[in-house]
Amino acid sequence: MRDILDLDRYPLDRPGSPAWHALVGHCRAQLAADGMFSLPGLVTQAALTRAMAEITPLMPQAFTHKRSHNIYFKPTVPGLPDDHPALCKVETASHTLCADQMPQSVPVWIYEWAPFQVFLAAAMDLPALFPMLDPLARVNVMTYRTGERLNWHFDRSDFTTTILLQAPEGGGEFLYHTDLRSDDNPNHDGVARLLRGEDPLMQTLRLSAGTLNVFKGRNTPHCVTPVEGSTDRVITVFSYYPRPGVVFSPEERLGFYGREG
Ligand SMILES: O=C(O)CCC(=O)C(=O)O
Ligand SMILES: [Fe+2]
Repeated sequence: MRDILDLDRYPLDRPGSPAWHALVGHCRAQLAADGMFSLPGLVTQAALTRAMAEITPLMPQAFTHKRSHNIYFKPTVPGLPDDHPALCKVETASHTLCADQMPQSVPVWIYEWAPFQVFLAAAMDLPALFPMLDPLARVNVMTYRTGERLNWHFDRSDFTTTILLQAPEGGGEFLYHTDLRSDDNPNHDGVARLLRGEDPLMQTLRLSAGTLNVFKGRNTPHCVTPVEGSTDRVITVFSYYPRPGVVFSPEERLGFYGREG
């Protein structure tokens, strides 16, 4: 792992040590303040180069996903008229590789490395985190080509774990508004204002390649702006759960990946 992660800067391999506790404390403080933490340069340049060399030849097999959706990924929302601006449709386009298409690859090695899971659980203040059993959903690599983007959405999962593998020349920025809604207050008008591009509290994050980014996206709407230039934005997305053995249903796999297995 020492060749893949910068363990001198981020001592994930020394759980329980003072340096490890200090890092976990830093991440928890960031999460509490901003709903997010980032570890720039966690993945080494050599490992990023290797990851791209593994992934690039697989790209023709990726599932091209173009879709029109609203921020909720739901056709209707109770209590909201169908013509409410919070329900306005936005466009997303990307290309997804699944874990079963890259069983031996840098992203899957990091995903399965137990000290990474132990560190993430501690940062999230959870007793434990487990990798999914789902052969497709556990690790995804999403590629965005010029003009493509991930549009505004709320995540269904409590938190999302990403590592940027390749940064685009321009665009591809991560926009978010921390806790725009809460479990008690859906803040539909705030959502509508965000979608109109008039939210003064929206923040922008420009990730560099090799950065781990962990965020709580259930009540924090976020999106990725259109990629500019000829270098694709390539990001790996990891799914962990507080209980072991989680899998998607065949219908979910069909919806996300265009195949059931
Ligand atoms: O590509 C990103 O930076 C964000 C990914 C994301 O929001 C998601 O997978 O739900
Ligand atoms: Fe998301």
